[in-house]
This record gives sequence, structure tokens and C-alpha cells, in this order.
Amino acid sequence: MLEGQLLRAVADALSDPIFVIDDGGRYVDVIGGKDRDDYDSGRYLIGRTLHEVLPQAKADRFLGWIRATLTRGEATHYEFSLSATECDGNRREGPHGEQWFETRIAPLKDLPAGMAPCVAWTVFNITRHKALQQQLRYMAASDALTGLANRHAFDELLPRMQAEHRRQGRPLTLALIDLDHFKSVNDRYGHPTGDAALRRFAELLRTYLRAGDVPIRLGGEEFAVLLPATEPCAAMTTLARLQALLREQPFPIGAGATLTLAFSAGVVDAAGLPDSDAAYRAADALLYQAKRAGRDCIVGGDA
Ligand SMILES: Nc1nc2c(ncn2[C@@H]2O[C@H](COP(=O)(O)OP(=O)(O)OP(=O)(O)O)[C@@H](O)[C@H]2O)c(=O)[nH]1
Repeated sequence: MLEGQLLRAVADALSDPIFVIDDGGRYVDVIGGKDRDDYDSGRYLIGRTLHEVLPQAKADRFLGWIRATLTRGEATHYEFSLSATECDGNRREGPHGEQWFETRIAPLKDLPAGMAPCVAWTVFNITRHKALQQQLRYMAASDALTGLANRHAFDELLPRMQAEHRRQGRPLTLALIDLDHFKSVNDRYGHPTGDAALRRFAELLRTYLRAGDVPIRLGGEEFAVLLPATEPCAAMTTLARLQALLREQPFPIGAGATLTLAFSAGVVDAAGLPDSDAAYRAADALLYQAKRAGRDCIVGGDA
């Protein structure tokens, strides 16, 4: 007897909760879940069913998991999101906003005779872990200075978008862009001003291009843009307008001084080229021609 009480006391002291739920979706018991940063007290659930407490779709899904676990006779794992506002009767004493949970559902064995089959539904709040994962994914794919996609993202995106556009018989423009005489910007105004100029150029790309276009900072003062379902000649017109904008709106660098940025670009239809290497090399060769032609210049077509 004392042993049972002791075990219960230990279980109730657990940070993470365990819900005992029967095969009709009724909460039979709630154990543990002491950590109010991650959970509210689930005591209000006892005696109620999933369908009385949760939105129908979620209750259907959870009951499906429970029944699948009981049928298989072994533990299963799932992930789900839930917020306090979705739970009828919730006292809002736990975390606010959408939370992510990992659950381990295990069939309970050796239940007293006459008791409906039940599972132990153990929950772990993984919201912080999810947020960190998302941040790491973002950091791995984005350039720290400008926030644009980085070369790593470009290497992943280009072959995927190329294959997709080729399959759909649509063009995919790849423009390689290199700022002109950028060394002299650093030399004359200093590295911090050079950085600010790179950020401003990135911001212009982000706001000036269409929503589906993807601007990327490949490194240094070299950028790329992927323009889905766009012919190179249309992309060249867009980029020429951007060049005009840079001429018309010099970049203020303090004390009344301004800096006029210019760029050269090589533009190809990547969907018409065999692979990402070929597309990059072709665009780079055209960019080289644009530089040789005097800079502030765009060259498109076959290299
Ligand atoms: N401020 C700043 N400068 C950078 C960064 N990355 C590369 N650069 C500078 O960009 C300059 C690139 O110089 P170059 O490759 O000679 O090219 P350029 O002066 O733009 O000349 P062209 O491309 O031939 O027109 C170098 O001075 C680099 O130091 C950066 O993150 N911040």
C-alpha cells in the first residue's frame, strides 16, 4: 500500500505529464506535469473525452493514434502542436501561444479486469527545441550580413528549380551579379561602409524583384538571382531598370556624401542547360564579358 502511494508521489513530481487515456478517448488519469513553464495542470481533463475537450480534427487524430497503438500492442511516437485556447476548460496556467509536443504512446498492460484498454500518453514540450532547429536551419541557409539566401542554399536550390522548370517546359533565369569596383568602395570609405552598401543592395534586390524571385548572396560582392518562369530577356530588362535605379538614387553614406553602386551581370536560361554547373559556368562567362565590356553592363544568351 505504502509502496503504491510512494510511487504515485514520485510520478506526480515528474516535470512531464503522463495522460492515461482509454480506447474511447476518455482521460482516466493525469500524472506528473509539474513544470508550469511547459504545461498547464491537466487535472481538469479527467473524466472528459478528447472530443469534449479538443477541436474535432485534433481529437479524431489523437484517437486514431491511440487505437493504432493498442492494435499494434507497442509504443508509438508522434509530434503535434497545441495551444491552451484549443483546450476547452483549460485554466491558462501553463505556457501561452502554440506549443509543440512529442508524445510517446504506450499500451498499458495488466489492467484490472473490466477496465477498458488504455494507453499511457507521455508528453514532452519541444517548442524551444523546434524554435532552435528553425533558427539553425535559417542560419545554415542565410547570409549573416544581408539575410539573403547564401551559397549553400543556392547549391541546393538551383538543381531543384532547374529540374522542375525543365519538366514543366518553362524557362528559369539565372543572373549572376557582381558589384563594380567594390574594392574602391572599401578603400575610399572603409569596410563598415562597404558592408552597409552590400546590405543596401541586398535590400534593393529583396524589395525590387518579384515575390517568387530568389536573391542570393554568393559571397563577397557577388550575388545571384533565380527568376522562375522568366525568359532571360525579360530578366535583363528588370535588371537594367535596377541599374537605372542605382544611378538615380545614390546611397547616402553620411555627412552629405553619397555612393553610387553599379553592377555587371551575366544572364542565362538555366532550364535549357544540362546541370547546375553548366548553368553557373555559362552565367559566369557572360558576367566576365559584361565586366570586359566596361562594367555597369548586362550580357545575356549562350556563353
Ligand atoms: N565591406 C565588405 N567588402 C567585401 C566583403 N566581401 C568582399 N568584399 C570586398 O569586395 C572587393 C572585391 O574586389 P574585387 O574582386 O577586386 O572586385 P571589384 O573591386 O568589385 O572589381 P570588379 O568586380 O572587377 O568590378 C574586395 O575589396 C573585398 O574585400 C564584405 O563582406 N564586406
